[in-house]
Amino acid sequence: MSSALGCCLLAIILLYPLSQRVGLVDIPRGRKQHQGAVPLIGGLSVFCGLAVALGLFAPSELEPIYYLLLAGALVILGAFDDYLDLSVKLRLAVQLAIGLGMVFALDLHLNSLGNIFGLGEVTLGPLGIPITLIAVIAAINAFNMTDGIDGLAGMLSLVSFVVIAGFMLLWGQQEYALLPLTLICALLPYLAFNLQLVPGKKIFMGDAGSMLIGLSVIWLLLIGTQSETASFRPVTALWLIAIPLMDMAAIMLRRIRKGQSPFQADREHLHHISLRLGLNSREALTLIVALSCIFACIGVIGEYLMVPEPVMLLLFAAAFAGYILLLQNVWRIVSTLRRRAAGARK
Ligand SMILES: CC(=O)N[C@H]1[C@@H](OP(=O)(O)OP(=O)(O)OC/C=C(\C)CC/C=C(\C)CC/C=C(/C)CC/C=C(\C)CC/C=C(/C)CC/C=C(/C)CC/C=C(/C)CC/C=C(\C)CC/C=C(\C)CC/C=C(\C)CCC=C(C)C)O[C@H](CO)[C@@H](O)[C@@H]1O
Ligand SMILES: O=c1ccn([C@@H]2O[C@H](COP(=O)(O)O)[C@@H](O)[C@H]2O)c(=O)[nH]1
Repeated sequence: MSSALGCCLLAIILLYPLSQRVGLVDIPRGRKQHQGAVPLIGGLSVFCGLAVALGLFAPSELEPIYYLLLAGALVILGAFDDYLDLSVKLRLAVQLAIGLGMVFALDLHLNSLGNIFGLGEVTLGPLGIPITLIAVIAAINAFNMTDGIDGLAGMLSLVSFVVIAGFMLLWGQQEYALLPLTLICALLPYLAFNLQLVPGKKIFMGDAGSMLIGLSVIWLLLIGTQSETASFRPVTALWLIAIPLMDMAAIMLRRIRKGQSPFQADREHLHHISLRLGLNSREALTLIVALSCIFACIGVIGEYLMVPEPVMLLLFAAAFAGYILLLQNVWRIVSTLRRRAAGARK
């Protein structure tokens, strides 16, 4: 694991000057409202850390080669997208091919949703394959959409990886825990630069990085819930990625309702709304990561206390409905609160 951290750090140091020379930088324009040209090397560096650590040290039963090949293909796609802005169709086609690779090369797919409706175990049969492909594409893009303010995609995935590692270590999947632990170690140097704990050398993960973490999260959720030795229940997976999942589903619904394409980029995600509410980037990061920790804790408590799966699903659906209502009425709520605060001051 220390090799993941060391190699990611080394890759950042080596790629930083190179990225500026070849123009792999994010230049502010339109909805990109950061300062200066920022190197898009976070994803490439995290992948270097993973490749060295898993390639050299992962036991063969973890089949690291398949993960590294599929994740590597996605990182290459992301790097080209960061450089050239690829079409949505091409991106979705490659993501679909990667999902097919997971299903057919590794037999890693959704088969059981657990006793999610309280009527016995729901098995998906042949439907499991298309649903897995949708879940893979959903997870990859959900994390991609969170990458809009410093630290957010990195911290949200860190929350998921920490909880998944905990489940695996505590509940019978110790041999798999190396994967989330390595991801955590590879993310730390990236976060230090992204959050400017290393002054003057800010980097972004780019689409290469955000898609890599989306793929890694769904990979681990499938291992954690669908293997013979599963360490947590499928419904708990929803709580571990609640914020990216809800933000993506809610924004797609809002775009469709407004008659727009659900794939059209904008500045209406939770982090953008938080900024418009007057929070600065760090405050928005803290608020959203805190929310994500609360959702993850609900998942952990539900798992620990073995709260029945239909209850956990209903609670998740209620949280999602609450999230949509809150976002729909956020300006009304804020202006009422501001009016009351002004009235109280008079
Ligand atoms: C476009 C955009 O927004 N851009 C952003 C972005 O800009 P950037 O520049 O980076 O990117 P681009 O603009 O260039 O655009 C890139 C985009 C594209 C290439 C295309 C865009 C693609 C999408 C929008 C993807 C969407 C495609 C889909 C196929 C997703 C649709 C599906 C869903 C929303 C539903 C979810 C699907 C599931 C199958 C559910 C489970 C999913 C998982 C991932 C769970 C994982 C695994 C398990 C083991 C769990 C098992 C599952 C269960 C137990 C649950 C079973 C479910 C049920 C029984 C049903 C009941 C469910 C409920 C009650 C809950 C339902 C609630 C929810 C789903 C929430 O970034 C910029 C910066 O931010 C930004 O500006 C820009 O706008
Ligand atoms: O760590 C980060 C990551 C991203 N941003 C800002 O968000 C946009 C996202 O760009 P996409 O091309 O839509 O992915 C990026 O240009 C930055 O302006 C950030 O500030 N910090």
